[in-house]
Amino acid sequence: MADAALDTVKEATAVDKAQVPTVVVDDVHIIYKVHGAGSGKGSATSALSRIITRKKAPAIREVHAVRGISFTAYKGEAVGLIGSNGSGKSTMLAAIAGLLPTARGGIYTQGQPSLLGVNAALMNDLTGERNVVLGCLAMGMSPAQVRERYQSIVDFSGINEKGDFISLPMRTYSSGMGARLRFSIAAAKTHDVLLIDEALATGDQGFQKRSKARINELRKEAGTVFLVSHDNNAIRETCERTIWIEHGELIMDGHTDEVVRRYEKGDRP
Ligand SMILES: Nc1ncnc2c1ncn2[C@@H]1O[C@H](COP(=O)(O)OP(=O)(O)OP(=O)(O)O)[C@@H](O)[C@H]1O
Repeated sequence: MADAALDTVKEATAVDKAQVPTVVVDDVHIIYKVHGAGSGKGSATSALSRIITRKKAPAIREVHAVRGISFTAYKGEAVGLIGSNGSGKSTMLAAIAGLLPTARGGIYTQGQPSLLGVNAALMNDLTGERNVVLGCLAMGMSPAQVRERYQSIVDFSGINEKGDFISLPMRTYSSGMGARLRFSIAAAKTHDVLLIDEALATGDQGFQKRSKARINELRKEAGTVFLVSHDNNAIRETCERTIWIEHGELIMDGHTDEVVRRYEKGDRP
């Protein structure tokens, strides 16, 4: 762990010994590199034609999505991430999950972070049933644990409320049904750090209520929960702490009520 990050951990521990840091984000910068952005030509044929004609490759453009963000999250916390479209919330979450490299700075996590996005990988051609089994095995459950939890996952998802949909391929599900199943699979396991990207917004009211309750349970059971959402009420009900990001920079980090109130008013500190 880098010295600066270790100092942050020590400082945090000194402030309150009961608080265990689970995620330390230390002056993080994330830059996407977009190839072929100059000409709009990025195909294999255009690459071949460039080799033959010895023309230069089109420019690479950079998008500086996260610009020097730092914070520490603790065990048992649910942290909301808010900000306007394109402000860098999903990028920040993917970086905490270890899916994106940092251009500068570092991210240190205790335990394994799991990213639960609406695009979390399940297989569309397989039935819901097969996806539950594969998803649970992929999260490290034993076959016996999968058998034991299978029914509660299906019940939680509510997929079978209107008929036997769990035995149909996932491609036949509505986007909300798919998102519900993804959430239900991921929420069946206790996570060290659970990262949720807009997953709550996709279900109907009944499911949203159940998922909020489950997030609260997950918080109590173990680690830290991060929630990215444009639904400020979901953030208010689920998170006691909120981080406001704009243009890749941290605008405010504090009590949810105060941060969301100022975000709604556009009242930047
Ligand atoms: N794969 C990518 N390649 C290049 N640029 C990207 C990529 N993904 C995101 N970006 C850019 O990074 C910036 C931050 O995007 P990000 O998706 O993190 O924002 P967000 O706050 O989650 O937005 P939203 O609320 O709309 O979901 C935007 O300018 C976006 O265009």
